[in-house]
Amino acid sequence: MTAKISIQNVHKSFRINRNLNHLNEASKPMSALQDINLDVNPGEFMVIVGPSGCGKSTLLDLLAGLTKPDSGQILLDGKPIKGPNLDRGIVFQQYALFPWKTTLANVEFGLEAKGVGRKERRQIAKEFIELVGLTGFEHRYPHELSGGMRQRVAIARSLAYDPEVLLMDEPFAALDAQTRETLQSELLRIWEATKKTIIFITHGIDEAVYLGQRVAVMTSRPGRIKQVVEIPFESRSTEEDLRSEPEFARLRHEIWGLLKDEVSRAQKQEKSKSLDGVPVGRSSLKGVTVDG
Ligand SMILES: Nc1ncnc2c1ncn2[C@@H]1O[C@H](COP(=O)(O)OP(=O)(O)OP(=O)(O)O)[C@@H](O)[C@H]1O
Repeated sequence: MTAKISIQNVHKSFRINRNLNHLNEASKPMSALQDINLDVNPGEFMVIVGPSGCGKSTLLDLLAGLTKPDSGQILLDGKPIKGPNLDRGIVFQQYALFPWKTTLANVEFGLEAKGVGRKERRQIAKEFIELVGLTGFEHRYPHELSGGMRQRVAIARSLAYDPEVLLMDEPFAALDAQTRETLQSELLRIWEATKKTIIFITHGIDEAVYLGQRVAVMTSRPGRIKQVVEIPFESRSTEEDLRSEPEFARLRHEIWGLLKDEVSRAQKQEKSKSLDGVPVGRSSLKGVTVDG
């Protein structure tokens, strides 16, 4: 089978200015991702989990085409990713909705960019609003919606223009626990209905085991793929709660076993970075979360 996404020998580093004793040393490269290799199958739900600062968002930016690897390449359907494109939909942690547009207009946005005519646009947008359970809220503005509803709009907007792959960067991290669990099962239902390939980034081990068909565990910085764990649940949208099954606990334990040393190493790195006067950048001290 040809991979939908093939990440091949990807390296990425950043230049950082070390500011010691008020003297600017020459900027030094800091390796963020090292030799990343990962194939994602068509229609697969792949989760990437790793400690804070290990390069998860850097990897997602590369997949989105927002940045380029220093070496290696990422292929989508066998062709190198050269920049952002509507063949990839992205859902971020923060709701990237236009505050001045209604639900309908937000969902129509990507379709407009794709050149879909007005009538068809409206019809497709309504279908996806229904798919994410927001019928009746078409004319509301983002500030009139809850956090969970806004993420539903973001998901509908990304899916409406029919991307090949949906990239999700901690999309439920800012939501309360109950809303998060509801949206996790809704996402599985949507995934089964649309058969999209999904790459989902998270800190949460429970979220990873619940959502992923496979979970790629990353090391602390420089981020590498430590191991890819198969999650062999047959039906993921079952009404029974997977989380209470013994197999769920076993997998959660297995992933935590792979992650715990990486988390403590990442925390030490963060500490020495701030002592060195090096800005911590986008990452923070938040670790990996195990719910419950
Ligand atoms: N534009 C940038 N310039 C310099 N350093 C960067 C830049 N983006 C990321 N980094 C650094 O690269 C490393 C990886 O960052 P990244 O945000 O990808 O990690 P992460 O795993 O997504 O972290 P978190 O889980 O905390 O969001 C971090 O050390 C970060 O400080």
